[in-house]
Amino acid sequence: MRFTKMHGIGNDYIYINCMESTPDRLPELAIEMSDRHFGVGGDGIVLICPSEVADFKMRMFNNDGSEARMCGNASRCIARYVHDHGLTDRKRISLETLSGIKVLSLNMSGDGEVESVTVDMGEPEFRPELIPVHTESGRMVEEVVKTSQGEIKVTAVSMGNPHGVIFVDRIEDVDFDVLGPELESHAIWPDRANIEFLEVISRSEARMRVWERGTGETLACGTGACASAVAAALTGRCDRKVTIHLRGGDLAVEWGEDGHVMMTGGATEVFDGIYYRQH
Ligand SMILES: N[C@H](CCC[C@H](N)C(=O)O)C(=O)O
Repeated sequence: MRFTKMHGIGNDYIYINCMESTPDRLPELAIEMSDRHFGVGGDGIVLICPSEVADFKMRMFNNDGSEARMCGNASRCIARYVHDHGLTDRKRISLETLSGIKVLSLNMSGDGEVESVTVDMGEPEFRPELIPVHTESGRMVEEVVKTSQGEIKVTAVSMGNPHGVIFVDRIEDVDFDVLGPELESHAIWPDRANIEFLEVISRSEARMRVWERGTGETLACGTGACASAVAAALTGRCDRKVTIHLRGGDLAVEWGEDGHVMMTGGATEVFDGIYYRQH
């Protein structure tokens, strides 16, 4: 099975061109291929499929085999892939996802190379029943959640997938390896959640460390950066246009006056290969 290894600022997935056919048993394939010793190695797999309602369709599986409704970094990588592999000559590409159609814009350099990709991530969702999150209030903004490390204030946002944003003074002081998995599977989340710890630097800058649902720590999370930027603006900590510094690089996020969140960042193709399925 041919595959292409790509990353969006360090959030590395295995991309499979499914324009002609799609493998079976996808959760098992995601687990097997993502293994960094017995497989290719990655945070998960991403399928590039035909669509009847958009230019292409994305399906994305975390490395625990769970399928996600949206993936920001993978959306940028798909835009680069379909351009560089000649699947389209468009510079604005529509992508069908489980959380609706997203519009990807290729930002080209002078010599015709893809320099970065801007994704219109759509509007954030705060209604608890649609995130989903269990809370008595109409919105979960800095609500106290009980954990083994004491009471933590969580802001819940969906960018097509669920996120819990926690504002911290210093990321270094967070007991990340305990709080990450504990909050990912906390009882407040019917479908688990991606957990972001955000250290605000200024009104236009913040640092983020992320524990992803179904994967654990990743070097970057596109939907998480958007959820964090929205939470920071919503709570008055940042302006609506911010740079998010992640362990794998930076993302530029703008929550526009039209309500749409625009995310811009890199997308890198690392290698192509042939995978011999183990099971
Ligand atoms: N773990 C996420 C999917 C990947 C999201 C992240 N890698 C991104 O770039 O948005 C979830 O289960 O909702």
